[in-house]
Amino acid sequence: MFAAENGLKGDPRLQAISDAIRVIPHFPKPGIMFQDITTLLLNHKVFKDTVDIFVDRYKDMDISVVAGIEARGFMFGPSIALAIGAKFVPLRKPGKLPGDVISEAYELEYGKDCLEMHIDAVQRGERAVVIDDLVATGGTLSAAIKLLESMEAEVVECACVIGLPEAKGRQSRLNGKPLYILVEPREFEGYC
Ligand SMILES: O=P(O)(O)OC[C@H]1O[C@H](OP(=O)(O)OP(=O)(O)O)[C@H](O)[C@@H]1O
Ligand SMILES: Nc1ncnc2[nH]cnc12
Repeated sequence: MFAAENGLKGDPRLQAISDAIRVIPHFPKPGIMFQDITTLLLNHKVFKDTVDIFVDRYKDMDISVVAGIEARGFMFGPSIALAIGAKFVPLRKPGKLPGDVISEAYELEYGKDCLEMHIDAVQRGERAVVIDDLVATGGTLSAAIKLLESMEAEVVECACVIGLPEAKGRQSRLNGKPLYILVEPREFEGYC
Protein backbone atom coordinates (compact mmCIF):
# COMPACT_ATOMS: atom_id res chain seq x y z
CA MET A 1 0.00 0.00 0.00
CA PHE A 2 1.00 3.62 -0.27
CA ALA A 3 -0.21 6.90 1.14
CA ALA A 4 -3.17 8.66 -0.43
CA GLU A 5 -3.27 12.43 -1.08
CA ASN A 6 -4.16 13.41 2.44
CA GLY A 7 -1.60 15.97 3.53
CA LEU A 8 0.23 13.34 5.60
CA LYS A 9 3.03 12.55 3.15
CA GLY A 10 5.97 11.05 4.99
CA ASP A 11 3.98 10.45 8.16
CA PRO A 12 5.27 7.07 9.43
CA ARG A 13 1.89 6.27 10.93
CA LEU A 14 0.48 5.69 7.44
CA GLN A 15 2.96 2.96 6.61
CA ALA A 16 2.20 1.29 9.93
CA ILE A 17 -1.53 1.51 9.17
CA SER A 18 -0.96 -0.03 5.73
CA ASP A 19 1.16 -2.78 7.19
CA ALA A 20 -1.46 -3.61 9.82
CA ILE A 21 -4.20 -4.24 7.24
CA ARG A 22 -4.28 -7.88 6.25
CA VAL A 23 -5.08 -8.67 2.64
CA ILE A 24 -6.89 -11.96 2.12
CA PRO A 25 -7.08 -13.11 -1.50
CA HIS A 26 -10.28 -14.66 -2.84
CA PHE A 27 -12.57 -13.52 -0.04
CA PRO A 28 -15.57 -13.44 -0.11
CA LYS A 29 -15.32 -14.78 -3.64
CA PRO A 30 -12.62 -15.69 -6.16
CA GLY A 31 -10.53 -12.80 -7.44
CA ILE A 32 -11.26 -10.38 -4.60
CA MET A 33 -8.38 -9.01 -2.52
CA PHE A 34 -10.17 -8.48 0.78
CA GLN A 35 -8.81 -5.60 2.89
CA ASP A 36 -9.18 -6.86 6.46
CA ILE A 37 -9.02 -4.08 9.06
CA THR A 38 -9.58 -6.44 12.00
CA THR A 39 -5.81 -6.96 12.18
CA LEU A 40 -5.33 -3.20 12.52
CA LEU A 41 -7.70 -3.25 15.50
CA LEU A 42 -5.47 -5.81 17.24
CA ASN A 43 -2.56 -3.37 17.36
CA HIS A 44 -3.31 -0.74 20.01
CA LYS A 45 -0.78 1.81 18.74
CA VAL A 46 -1.87 1.58 15.12
CA PHE A 47 -5.57 1.57 16.05
CA LYS A 48 -5.03 4.68 18.19
CA ASP A 49 -2.95 6.40 15.50
CA THR A 50 -5.74 5.78 12.98
CA VAL A 51 -8.36 7.30 15.25
CA ASP A 52 -6.03 10.17 16.22
CA ILE A 53 -5.47 11.18 12.58
CA PHE A 54 -9.20 11.58 12.08
CA VAL A 55 -9.59 13.32 15.45
CA ASP A 56 -6.85 15.84 14.61
CA ARG A 57 -8.54 16.57 11.30
CA TYR A 58 -12.07 17.07 12.65
CA LYS A 59 -11.64 18.36 16.20
CA ASP A 60 -11.79 22.06 15.29
CA MET A 61 -14.30 21.88 12.45
CA ASP A 62 -17.48 22.38 14.48
CA ILE A 63 -18.65 18.83 13.77
CA SER A 64 -21.56 17.68 15.93
CA VAL A 65 -22.38 14.40 14.13
CA VAL A 66 -20.12 11.46 13.38
CA ALA A 67 -22.16 9.04 11.26
CA GLY A 68 -20.74 5.52 11.07
CA ILE A 69 -21.71 2.94 8.46
CA GLU A 70 -22.56 -0.61 9.54
CA ALA A 71 -20.58 -2.66 10.21
CA ARG A 72 -17.00 -1.54 9.89
CA GLY A 73 -17.66 2.17 10.30
CA PHE A 74 -18.81 1.26 13.83
CA MET A 75 -15.25 0.22 14.65
CA PHE A 76 -13.81 3.72 14.20
CA GLY A 77 -16.69 6.17 14.40
CA PRO A 78 -17.57 6.07 18.12
CA SER A 79 -13.98 6.70 19.24
CA ILE A 80 -13.72 9.67 16.90
CA ALA A 81 -17.07 11.04 18.07
CA LEU A 82 -16.12 10.84 21.74
CA ALA A 83 -12.77 12.52 21.15
CA ILE A 84 -14.15 15.47 19.17
CA GLY A 85 -17.20 15.98 21.38
CA ALA A 86 -19.76 14.88 18.78
CA LYS A 87 -22.61 12.41 18.86
CA PHE A 88 -22.38 9.09 17.07
CA VAL A 89 -25.14 8.21 14.62
CA PRO A 90 -25.28 4.61 13.38
CA LEU A 91 -26.33 4.12 9.75
CA ARG A 92 -27.60 0.58 9.67
CA LYS A 93 -28.60 -2.13 7.25
CA PRO A 94 -32.39 -2.51 6.84
CA GLY A 95 -34.61 -3.66 9.69
CA LYS A 96 -32.10 -3.13 12.51
CA LEU A 97 -33.12 0.26 13.91
CA PRO A 98 -36.22 0.16 16.14
CA GLY A 99 -37.45 3.75 15.81
CA ASP A 100 -38.81 5.71 12.86
CA VAL A 101 -36.27 5.61 10.05
CA ILE A 102 -35.51 6.99 6.64
CA SER A 103 -34.03 4.59 4.09
CA GLU A 104 -31.76 4.98 1.13
CA ALA A 105 -31.21 2.18 -1.38
CA TYR A 106 -27.96 1.97 -3.29
CA GLU A 107 -26.52 -0.08 -6.11
CA LEU A 108 -23.89 -2.74 -5.62
CA GLU A 109 -22.06 -4.34 -8.49
CA TYR A 110 -24.44 -7.28 -8.24
CA GLY A 111 -27.71 -6.21 -6.71
CA LYS A 112 -28.84 -3.58 -4.23
CA ASP A 113 -28.49 -2.77 -0.56
CA CYS A 114 -29.98 -0.15 1.74
CA LEU A 115 -28.98 2.00 4.71
CA GLU A 116 -31.29 3.39 7.37
CA MET A 117 -31.04 6.20 9.92
CA HIS A 118 -33.31 7.19 12.81
CA ILE A 119 -35.15 10.36 11.80
CA ASP A 120 -34.61 11.97 15.21
CA ALA A 121 -30.86 11.32 15.24
CA VAL A 122 -29.78 14.56 13.57
CA GLN A 123 -31.20 18.05 13.47
CA ARG A 124 -31.36 20.53 10.63
CA GLY A 125 -28.09 22.43 10.13
CA GLU A 126 -25.86 20.04 12.06
CA ARG A 127 -22.41 19.49 10.61
CA ALA A 128 -21.56 15.84 9.98
CA VAL A 129 -18.72 13.60 8.91
CA VAL A 130 -19.34 10.09 7.59
CA ILE A 131 -16.91 7.36 8.66
CA ASP A 132 -16.32 3.95 7.14
CA ASP A 133 -13.39 1.57 6.86
CA LEU A 134 -13.23 1.48 3.07
CA VAL A 135 -14.55 3.11 -0.07
CA ALA A 136 -14.75 1.14 -3.29
CA THR A 137 -17.41 2.43 -5.71
CA GLY A 138 -18.66 5.10 -3.31
CA GLY A 139 -22.22 3.77 -3.45
CA THR A 140 -22.41 3.22 0.31
CA LEU A 141 -21.05 6.68 1.15
CA SER A 142 -23.39 8.21 -1.37
CA ALA A 143 -26.39 6.65 0.39
CA ALA A 144 -25.08 7.91 3.74
CA ILE A 145 -24.77 11.46 2.38
CA LYS A 146 -28.33 11.33 1.04
CA LEU A 147 -29.70 10.17 4.41
CA LEU A 148 -28.01 13.02 6.28
CA GLU A 149 -28.90 15.63 3.67
CA SER A 150 -32.53 14.53 3.65
CA MET A 151 -32.62 15.58 7.33
CA GLU A 152 -30.95 18.87 6.28
CA ALA A 153 -27.67 18.10 8.00
CA GLU A 154 -24.54 19.42 6.29
CA VAL A 155 -22.10 16.69 5.29
CA VAL A 156 -18.67 18.27 5.66
CA GLU A 157 -16.62 15.28 4.53
CA CYS A 158 -16.52 11.50 4.21
CA ALA A 159 -13.56 9.68 5.73
CA CYS A 160 -12.29 6.14 5.25
CA VAL A 161 -9.15 4.31 6.30
CA ILE A 162 -8.80 2.66 2.87
CA GLY A 163 -9.64 3.90 -0.63
CA LEU A 164 -9.66 1.39 -3.45
CA PRO A 165 -8.08 3.43 -6.25
CA GLU A 166 -9.57 1.62 -9.24
CA ALA A 167 -13.03 2.69 -8.24
CA LYS A 168 -13.08 5.45 -10.81
CA GLY A 169 -15.97 7.80 -10.66
CA ARG A 170 -16.55 7.36 -6.95
CA GLN A 171 -15.96 11.09 -6.37
CA SER A 172 -18.82 11.97 -8.68
CA ARG A 173 -21.08 9.63 -6.71
CA LEU A 174 -20.34 11.63 -3.57
CA ASN A 175 -22.18 14.66 -4.87
CA GLY A 176 -19.09 16.87 -4.63
CA LYS A 177 -18.41 16.04 -0.99
CA PRO A 178 -14.72 15.76 -0.08
CA LEU A 179 -13.35 12.30 0.57
CA TYR A 180 -10.48 11.86 3.03
CA ILE A 181 -8.64 8.54 2.89
CA LEU A 182 -5.51 7.36 4.65
CA VAL A 183 -4.14 4.55 2.48
CA GLU A 184 -4.66 3.06 -0.96
CA PRO A 185 -3.78 -0.53 -1.82
CA ARG A 186 -1.67 -0.99 -4.93
CA GLU A 187 -3.72 -3.95 -6.12
CA PHE A 188 -7.26 -4.70 -5.30
CA GLU A 189 -10.59 -5.68 -6.58
CA GLY A 190 -13.72 -4.51 -4.88
CA TYR A 191 -16.60 -6.86 -4.54
CA CYS A 192 -19.49 -4.49 -4.15
O1 LIG B 1 -17.81 1.96 -1.81
P1 LIG B 1 -18.70 0.76 -1.92
O2 LIG B 1 -18.58 0.08 -3.24
O3 LIG B 1 -20.13 1.08 -1.59
O4 LIG B 1 -18.20 -0.34 -0.87
C1 LIG B 1 -17.73 -0.01 0.42
C2 LIG B 1 -18.54 -0.72 1.49
O5 LIG B 1 -18.36 -2.15 1.37
C3 LIG B 1 -18.00 -2.66 2.65
O6 LIG B 1 -19.10 -2.96 3.44
P2 LIG B 1 -20.08 -4.19 3.18
O7 LIG B 1 -21.22 -3.72 2.31
O8 LIG B 1 -19.28 -5.34 2.67
O9 LIG B 1 -20.69 -4.48 4.61
P3 LIG B 1 -20.06 -4.92 6.03
O10 LIG B 1 -19.27 -3.76 6.57
O11 LIG B 1 -21.28 -5.17 6.84
O12 LIG B 1 -19.20 -6.14 5.80
C4 LIG B 1 -17.23 -1.53 3.29
O13 LIG B 1 -17.14 -1.68 4.71
C5 LIG B 1 -18.02 -0.33 2.88
O14 LIG B 1 -19.11 -0.05 3.74
N1 LIG C 1 -11.72 -5.50 -1.49
C1 LIG C 1 -12.49 -5.22 -0.42
N2 LIG C 1 -12.05 -5.49 0.83
C2 LIG C 1 -12.81 -5.20 1.91
N3 LIG C 1 -14.02 -4.65 1.84
C3 LIG C 1 -14.50 -4.35 0.61
N4 LIG C 1 -15.66 -3.77 0.20
C4 LIG C 1 -15.64 -3.72 -1.15
N5 LIG C 1 -14.52 -4.23 -1.64
C5 LIG C 1 -13.77 -4.63 -0.56
